[in-house]
Amino acid sequence: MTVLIENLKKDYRSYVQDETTKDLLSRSLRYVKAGYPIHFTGPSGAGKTSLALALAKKRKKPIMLIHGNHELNNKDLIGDFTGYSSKKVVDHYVRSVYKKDERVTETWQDGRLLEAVKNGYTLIYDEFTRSQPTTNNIFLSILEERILPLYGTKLTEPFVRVHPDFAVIFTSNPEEYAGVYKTQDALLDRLITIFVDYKDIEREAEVIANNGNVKKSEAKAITTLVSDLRSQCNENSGPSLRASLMIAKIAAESEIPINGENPEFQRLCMDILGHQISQYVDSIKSVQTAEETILKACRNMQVKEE
Ligand SMILES: Nc1ncnc2c1ncn2[C@@H]1O[C@H](COP(=O)(O)OP(=O)(O)OP(=O)(O)O)[C@@H](O)[C@H]1O
Repeated sequence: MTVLIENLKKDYRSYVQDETTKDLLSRSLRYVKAGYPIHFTGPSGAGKTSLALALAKKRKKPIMLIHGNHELNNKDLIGDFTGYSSKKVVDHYVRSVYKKDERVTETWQDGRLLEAVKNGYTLIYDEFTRSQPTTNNIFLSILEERILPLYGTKLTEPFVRVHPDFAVIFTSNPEEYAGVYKTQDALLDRLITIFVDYKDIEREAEVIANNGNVKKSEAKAITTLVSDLRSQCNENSGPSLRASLMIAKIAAESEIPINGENPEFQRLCMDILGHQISQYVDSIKSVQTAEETILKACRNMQVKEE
């Protein structure tokens, strides 16, 4: 019974807060409370979205999440007319009188941004640079004049005032990432941008030990292996904490020993890390070379009991 409870606790994907993360969270909360929008930028898998969610939770207001996308447009953000509703009353109460009253009205559905702005939610705009810069222009007046212009809609009001409790947290990947647009300077100028880098081995191991169902010593061995391979890739790329979590969770679930000499563990690492490493290997036989690199890293791996 105790084991079951322990497992349940470990299965729960809790947010791990070490000293650096706590400090970052409290600084960010201070800026948000002062009315400034925060922007977390950094490599994929560094923990920006999790950090944004943890920060949003601290505000204790409803959270609205929007994902940046090339096709996101004003209709998604502000809202749109979704159809018609009609009402017809035929009055034949007095035999000689026939009265017909018919009304057709358009039905309006608020977009996510409008809903968040009107009600004072905390908006997380995840990977906002994946949306076209023209779509993001709407944030200029929200952040500066505190109004949401309703342009492009047939609504009678020209704008909506931003609720005093409304706050927004942006996240993005660096500009050199595929599928990312360059952000307009005017928008960047309105944000407090904080770079979120990969955590060091110890901090990553803390997350893996908490959420990956493995012992601390095993977690550290996995994060050391992944970070060693990451250092052989380009700057700000390569396998992230996500890959370490995958290795830990699958190994725990499938009862594969965390041991660099074990063929099943080696295969697992090659499957999870192979493709990413192969992209940075300078060789024609890139997949084969990547697998050899991973095998070598596995053999060097040490699980040191603490
Ligand atoms: N402090 C933490 N505690 C627990 N899990 C974490 C923590 N930081 C990151 N993670 C986990 O690491 C993984 C990657 O984190 P996240 O999705 O926040 O990264 P990201 O920087 O937003 O990545 P991307 O740019 O690819 O969207 C997730 O599975 C997340 O749950």
